[in-house]
Amino acid sequence: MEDYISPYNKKAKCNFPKNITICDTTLRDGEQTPGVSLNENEKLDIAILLDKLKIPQIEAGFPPVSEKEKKSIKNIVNEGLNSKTITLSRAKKEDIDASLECGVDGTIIFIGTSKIQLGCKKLSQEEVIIKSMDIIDYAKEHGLYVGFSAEDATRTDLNFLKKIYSEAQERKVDRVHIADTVGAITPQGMEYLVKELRKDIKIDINLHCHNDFGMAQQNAISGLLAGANIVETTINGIGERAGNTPLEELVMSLKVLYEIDLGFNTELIKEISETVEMYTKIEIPFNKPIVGKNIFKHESGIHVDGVMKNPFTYEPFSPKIVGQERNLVLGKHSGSKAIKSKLNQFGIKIKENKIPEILKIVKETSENGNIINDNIFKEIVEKYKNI
Ligand SMILES: CC(=O)SCCNC(=O)CCNC(=O)[C@H](O)C(C)(C)COP(=O)(O)OP(=O)(O)OC[C@H]1O[C@@H](n2cnc3c(N)ncnc32)[C@H](O)[C@@H]1OP(=O)(O)O
Ligand SMILES: O=C(O)CCC(=O)C(=O)O
Repeated sequence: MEDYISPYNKKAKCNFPKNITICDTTLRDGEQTPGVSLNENEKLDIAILLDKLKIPQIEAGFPPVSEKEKKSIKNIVNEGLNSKTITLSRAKKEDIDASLECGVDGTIIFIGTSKIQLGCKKLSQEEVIIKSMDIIDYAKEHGLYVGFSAEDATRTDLNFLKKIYSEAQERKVDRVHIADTVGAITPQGMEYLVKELRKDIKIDINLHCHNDFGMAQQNAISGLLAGANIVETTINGIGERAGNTPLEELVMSLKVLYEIDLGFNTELIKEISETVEMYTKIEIPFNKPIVGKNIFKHESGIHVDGVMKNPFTYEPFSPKIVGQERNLVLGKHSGSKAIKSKLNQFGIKIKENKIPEILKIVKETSENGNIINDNIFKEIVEKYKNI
């Protein structure tokens, strides 16, 4: 792997924690994408694929949403997956009861802690502490794995944040969440915040990063380097507004760029990405890192020539690793090697001196706004076959 990535990565000191893990929230925050509503079967299919991928924790849903939501969560629990199942809960006993009814392993209790959230909910800092600690105790007494999420943590007063997380730690929560609810922190801000919190917080720290400024993945990596050890992700990065840290981008950046292999079956990534695309009807952008249709597609002649000689000239890792395939296409930017390769692919014999003419037609066809698929290419070369 290391020949294909920059040697300078290793020169930079990267002290990741040893126990990094992923909790995938495609079925909860991902489903909160406006317009998305996954049915029971769809949720189960996605959960099964996440399990096959070996994702350790699946946030299966938010039980108070509806009876159908509860049923979907129960179905996932009943499937007996290896992945642990968790839910989201408000600081309300009825939400904990709903999670218990679903039979999940754990729940994340969230409550707004920033000034803007407190003002909107008309709660003081003390009231928020009392309310959340009561519910944490209740959930723990009932045997749940419990996470405590300070919603809007990244815009919350640091002393208050330390106080509420410390209280939660004393109540024996299993982890605290730094929720960057509106994607308002920078990677440097995240580093500072995690380091500050690590002075007091010794349990797992989970990062829930939103992508409003395209920083979700960087913020997650920065938080891990500063001492957090769990990241919440979604397939294709779906979720509220600009979405969450994309599972595929984080896992592959850790695996390829930082050489931290979390042991996932990454060759299933493309399949799960397409499944989520199909069920949510949220189309994957063609240039979406890792899973986009263009990620291993090459048209430019110099690139096609290079890739045919050695794929790593223009690819940082092999498409197979994520279940993708390499695709060489023809167009305005093609060169003669691409034409020859296509002719070889179809077993068509053409005289060498005709290649420049064919290339010229390919370029003109593309410049006239046409996609050159295999059939159009075969039509173009037809008349040269017997010359
Ligand atoms: C940052 C996040 O992603 S948080 C998760 C967001 N996800 C969702 O909202 C999931 C979909 N939501 C729903 O189906 C509905 O909103 C429900 C079923 C959860 C609640 O519906 P309703 O009871 O009708 O309440 P509604 O949505 O109108 O308002 C939210 C209520 O929850 C309260 N609330 C919000 N967060 C919390 C919390 N962490 N703990 C306790 N109460 C909370 C609000 O103050 C408000 O209460 P109010 O009615 O006393 O003013
Ligand atoms: O931290 C979490 O897992 C829940 C909070 C959340 O979804 C958010 O603040 O965006």
